Amino acid sequence: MSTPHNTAQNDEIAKIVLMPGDPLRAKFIAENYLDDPICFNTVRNVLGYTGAYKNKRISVMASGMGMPSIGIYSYELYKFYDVDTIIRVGSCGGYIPELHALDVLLAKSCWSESTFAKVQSGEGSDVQYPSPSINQAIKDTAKIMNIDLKEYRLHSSDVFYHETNQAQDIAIKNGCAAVEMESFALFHNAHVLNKKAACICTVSDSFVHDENLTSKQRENSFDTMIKLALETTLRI
Ligand SMILES: O=P(O)(O)O[C@H]1O[C@H](CO)[C@@H](O)[C@H]1O
Ligand SMILES: O=c1cc[nH]c(=O)[nH]1
Repeated sequence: MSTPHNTAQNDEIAKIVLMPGDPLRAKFIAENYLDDPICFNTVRNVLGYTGAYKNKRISVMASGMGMPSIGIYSYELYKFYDVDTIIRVGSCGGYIPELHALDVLLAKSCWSESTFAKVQSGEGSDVQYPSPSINQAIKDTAKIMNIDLKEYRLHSSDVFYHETNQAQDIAIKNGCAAVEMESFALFHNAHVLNKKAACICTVSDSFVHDENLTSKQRENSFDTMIKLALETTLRI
């Protein structure tokens, strides 16, 4: 089978998919961490690969940026390719002073002003949650690996560039420590399709400190998060 956005055949995608926003981060993960990666999708340059990590079959596919984009790719993976679990491996901007570049965060929930959930299913909640069993596996794995994994609520925003601080202030009032643009839609799709999802993010920049990773660093410097996600797949 194929979809308008994915040319993979059914058996070409593993049950667990790591999903960065950046297609070149997907390529980097496949080429540097998986054995025998095979590219299953190049449509729109949203690259997807399947290979093996320590003999476990794993796929990695980009989501593109924003909720409409991850909404499409995650829905197709769950619904048409029978994927069980998607772990987003993203970047995020730190709102709070405790967060610094390259810190690794686990989303314990995400808040959004987005209408994605309401429009997709009629469900109006502005907070979406990851799968508890996947979060627990990520936390257990981080402990074994001695990774200082920070757990926070994320802001999933529809907007990257703002004219005012209003959206950031509202997100902070709603308990968000950092901002990214996809986990709300991913968690919602997993929920309505009875599948599993989690989101790990590496801090790429700060709204408080003068810290800002380059595009290349956002592509290839997230080793701790990638290894954490891959080691977690061995436990689920
Ligand atoms: O680095 P990725 O995973 O794309 O994540 C973040 O980076 C993009 C914005 O630069 C958005 O997709 C945001 O969620
Ligand atoms: O500031 C940032 C950094 C990464 N992703 C975002 O959405 N915002």
